[in-house]
Amino acid sequence: MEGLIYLEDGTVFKGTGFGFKGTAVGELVFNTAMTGYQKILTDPSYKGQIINMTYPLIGNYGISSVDNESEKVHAFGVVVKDLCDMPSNSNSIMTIDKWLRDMGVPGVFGVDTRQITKKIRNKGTVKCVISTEGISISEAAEICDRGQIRGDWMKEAAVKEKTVMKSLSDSDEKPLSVAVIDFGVKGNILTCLRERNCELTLYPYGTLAEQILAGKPDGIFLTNGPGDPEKAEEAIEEVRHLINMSGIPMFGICMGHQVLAIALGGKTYKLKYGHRGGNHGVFDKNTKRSYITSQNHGYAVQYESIILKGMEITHLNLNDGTVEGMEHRDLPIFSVQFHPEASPGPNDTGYLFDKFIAMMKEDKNNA
Ligand SMILES: NC(=O)CC[C@H](N)C(=O)O
Repeated sequence: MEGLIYLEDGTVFKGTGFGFKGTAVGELVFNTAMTGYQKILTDPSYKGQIINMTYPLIGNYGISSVDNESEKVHAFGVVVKDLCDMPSNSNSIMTIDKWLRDMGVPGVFGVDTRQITKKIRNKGTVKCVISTEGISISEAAEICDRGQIRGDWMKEAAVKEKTVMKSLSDSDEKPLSVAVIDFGVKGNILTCLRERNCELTLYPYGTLAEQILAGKPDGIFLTNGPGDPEKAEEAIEEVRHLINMSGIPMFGICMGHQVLAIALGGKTYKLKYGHRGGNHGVFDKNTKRSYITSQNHGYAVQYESIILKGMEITHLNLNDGTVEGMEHRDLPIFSVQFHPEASPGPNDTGYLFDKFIAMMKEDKNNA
């Protein structure tokens, strides 16, 4: 199959198509993780995006039945340098080519992914067309022109119905009950909470604060998710009510962190090309330690906008100084921009889930 990448500024990359025979429009971003392509492609936060992988060999350990972050591939396309069609891994059940064909997602290999990355670094993320069905450059230009980059994907990525998930712990203690405000959660976030003896209730996008509090949760968790946090207006409103009404512990990751910031009166902005990969250095001001973190975000919380709203900045990105975490000075509320659940990436910041558990226990004891 022919493989075509067309950028909105007219730049064309020709390679070979794999996966699904089709055409998609999305925002072209790059991910620097050296492993974890299956987890990345099934992370719902990539909905609407075409991922250019900087690691040059993709597909070499195949696709397994245990490495999914959700049930489907959310990215709209994937661009790789060398594609491996003969995976070596005892867990592998199929090649990435077959998987993407089944999942309806086009891929292109054999293009200069370094050049694409440099382009994004210089110009910022761009609108792009990926095609494996032999369309012409002028057709691609037209499709690109017509294509819309949406910001409200979180409304579609969240669960459609209230969903309860049992604790996975064999502890004798009664599980903590956590209300999960869903924006398109990664599976391993849920596992990290369930393994720490939490019973979860996932709520669809826009569920009213009253309904969530009627379930008498011990804590509220705000998930990751795709799109522009400012487009999550309904959820921001309900989170604002939850902060004012409940006083119970809250923890947010990525989109959850951004929504929390806006609900508190802060602002977010779009980064030039975002942070996506498995080795982003973050400084924790509380522990005075640096951690290597897994990241996937295109927006960030504006520093000045949030310190005036009762929040303390707890984490900073070591590459560009952007806000990576915050904590309320008086209320049991904290959040991080990076991914303590890893998947893929280092597990070094898993202690943040323990912190949330400790907060909920303390709050319960004081009640
Ligand atoms: N992983 C996420 O939750 C990403 C949040 C948001 N969509 C962003 O790109 O910044």
